[in-house]
Amino acid sequence: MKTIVIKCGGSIISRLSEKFFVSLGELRDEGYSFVFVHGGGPDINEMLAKFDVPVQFENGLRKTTKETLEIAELVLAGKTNRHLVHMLQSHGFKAVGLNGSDGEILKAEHIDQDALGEVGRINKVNTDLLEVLLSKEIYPVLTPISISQSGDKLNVNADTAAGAVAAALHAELCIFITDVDGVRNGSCIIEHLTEPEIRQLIDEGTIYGGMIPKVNAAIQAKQEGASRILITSGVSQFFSNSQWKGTFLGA
Ligand SMILES: Nc1ncnc2c1ncn2[C@@H]1O[C@H](COP(=O)(O)OP(=O)(O)O)[C@@H](O)[C@H]1O
Ligand SMILES: CC(=O)N[C@@H](CCC(=O)OP(=O)(O)O)C(=O)O
Repeated sequence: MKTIVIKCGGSIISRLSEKFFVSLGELRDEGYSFVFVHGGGPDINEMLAKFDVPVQFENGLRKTTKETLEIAELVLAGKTNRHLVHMLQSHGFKAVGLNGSDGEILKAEHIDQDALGEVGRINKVNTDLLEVLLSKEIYPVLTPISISQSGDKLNVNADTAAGAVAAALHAELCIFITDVDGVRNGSCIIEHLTEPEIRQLIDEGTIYGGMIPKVNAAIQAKQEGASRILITSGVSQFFSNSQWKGTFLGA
């Protein structure tokens, strides 16, 4: 099975272009299956503001109290997931939405409970359920909310979750769809990046904020089993006539 893991950033879901769905159709016709993992950072921020809960990030990761986690899950599973599944279905793709914790698909452990609260890193992806759905040409759409060994929910950055899913499935490609055309250095999009180059760009501050978990997830996915990684835009470019545009890791 040729699988592409597609991470849709919260910054982009409501703005996904028609070209994006046309490109997905072309890839499906070429024999690819898809697993989607989505974020929803802006939607979560909006809801936290409504509940007067402060928003705090550290290196692109949300500091997550139990209350923040409850609101994040409510938004991701109840709103963003529904929205993306509906958009896919409206464009003729069979899609099923799941919380990452459902069926223990995404298992995680705390990163640093004192510093970040209920934030996790994935330590296992249960691919069985994903593979059953894919074998029936149904595309799973996952939130990044994960479950710990002791049965607690954890907030996992969606880039990290997508990278872990891509590695576990040995995906041919993991695409991070975001609101920029790729990783920029000044006004230029960098077409290819290696791990040392990424480390340097983070150190010098060229890569910052939400791009940090994205490139770290990209490195990890590449190291742990995904063949190729692409960071690209869901608004303007994505893929057309077999021409990929954006920033690649790997050949
Ligand atoms: N070097 C960089 N190149 C491009 N974007 C960058 C870079 N460094 C930081 N960013 C920021 O990362 C953002 C994408 O991350 P994020 O907002 O978390 O998106 P998403 O919701 O798609 O995960 C861009 O909109 C941009 O503001
Ligand atoms: C721990 C952590 O930061 N979790 C993220 C999960 C959603 C996400 O990653 O959304 P984007 O892809 O839109 O950034 C959060 O709470 O915002």
